[in-house]
Amino acid sequence: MKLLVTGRNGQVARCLDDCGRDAADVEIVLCGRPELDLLDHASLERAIENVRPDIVVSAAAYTAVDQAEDEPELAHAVNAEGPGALAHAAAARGIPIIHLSTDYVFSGEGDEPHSEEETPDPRTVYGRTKLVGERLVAEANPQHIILRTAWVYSPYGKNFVKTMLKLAEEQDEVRVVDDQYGNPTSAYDIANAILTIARKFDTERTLLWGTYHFAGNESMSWADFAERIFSDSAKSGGARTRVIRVSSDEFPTKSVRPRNSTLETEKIRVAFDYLNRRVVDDEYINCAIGR
Ligand SMILES: NC(=O)C1=CN([C@@H]2O[C@H](COP(=O)(O)OP(=O)(O)OC[C@H]3O[C@@H](n4cnc5c(N)ncnc54)[C@H](OP(=O)(O)O)[C@@H]3O)[C@@H](O)[C@H]2O)C=CC1
Ligand SMILES: Cc1cn([C@H]2C[C@H](O)[C@@H](COP(=O)(O)OP(=O)(O)O[C@H]3O[C@@H](C)C(=O)[C@@H](O)[C@H]3O)O2)c(=O)[nH]c1=O
Ligand SMILES: [Mg+2]
Repeated sequence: MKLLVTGRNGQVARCLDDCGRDAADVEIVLCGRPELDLLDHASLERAIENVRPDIVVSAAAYTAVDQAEDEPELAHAVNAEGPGALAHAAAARGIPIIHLSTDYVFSGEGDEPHSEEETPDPRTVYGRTKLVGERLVAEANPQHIILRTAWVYSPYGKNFVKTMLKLAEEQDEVRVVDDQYGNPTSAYDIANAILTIARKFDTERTLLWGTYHFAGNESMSWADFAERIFSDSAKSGGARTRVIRVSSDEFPTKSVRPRNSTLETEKIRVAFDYLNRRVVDDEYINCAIGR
């Protein structure tokens, strides 16, 4: 089966590409700028027409959370209008779409893990534009899976693991927020979840369409995650530094992140009999470090 994936350099896109190379039954076609630009809806049509995939994976997005506060129109065009048009182009050809979304669609209030039943209430430009994107994708294409994930890390692109390791090389200590909780998720686990969903569609020609949460199997604070990163890094002779735990108030950012970002992931386990995901083990961390 052939999957068209949007974005050429994204974390999830590149991990899917790696997984596809190892799988004889899967062909991954990454489509990115300039040929495929979410701001140019005709380019989305062309990409689908040229590739003729069995499934479209909508992984490209405007992911600079703080910067989005200053560029709400651009974030909306990339995260909402673009995926909506992509879903429409796929639907016109009877092709399903797997669209990636985020824990940041939730406000972060309350202490319970967020289930798919919960009404989202995003408080950031990034989160709001991603939520509109979910809606536009769902409205444009009945054959949709909205896959919400969180705190993605990988050997590719920008992510918290890489940021922490860079800071460890430069600083004797790093201040990290200890009051925002979520599930660090390897982009390889996401890639494998997407392939599981795609394979099920390939055999059954239908799926239980809708919204699913998929994330790493442990909830922790960013400070906890930083500690894990440094301890794994140190085990393989890499950089480590002291973590100073601070509150969100002590680490002000342009975009205020949810306090509780933990995702409940039972629905995908039941529907797809799949929940093979991990937190931050040596293998993934070392992989992200590049060792
Ligand atoms: N990163 C995270 O922690 C999380 C991500 N998600 C969601 O998962 C998905 C994948 O995230 P991730 O792999 O980390 O994303 P990345 O930030 O690693 O990559 C985003 C990709 O989007 C591409 N892109 C940006 N603007 C456009 C555009 N106008 N047209 C075409 N492509 C564009 C970028 O292209 P280029 O390489 O050319 O810049 C890049 O390849 C996204 O939908 C994201 O919202 C959900 C939860 C957490
Ligand atoms: C760099 C740094 C960040 N932080 C805090 C800021 C923030 O609250 C938290 C994470 O910061 P980051 O900027 O790395 O992560 P952020 O961009 O908020 O990550 C988010 O990206 C989008 C795309 C998503 O969809 C989310 O799931 C989530 O992964 O850590 C520190 O406390 N100390 C530091 O030195
Ligand atoms: Mg292959």
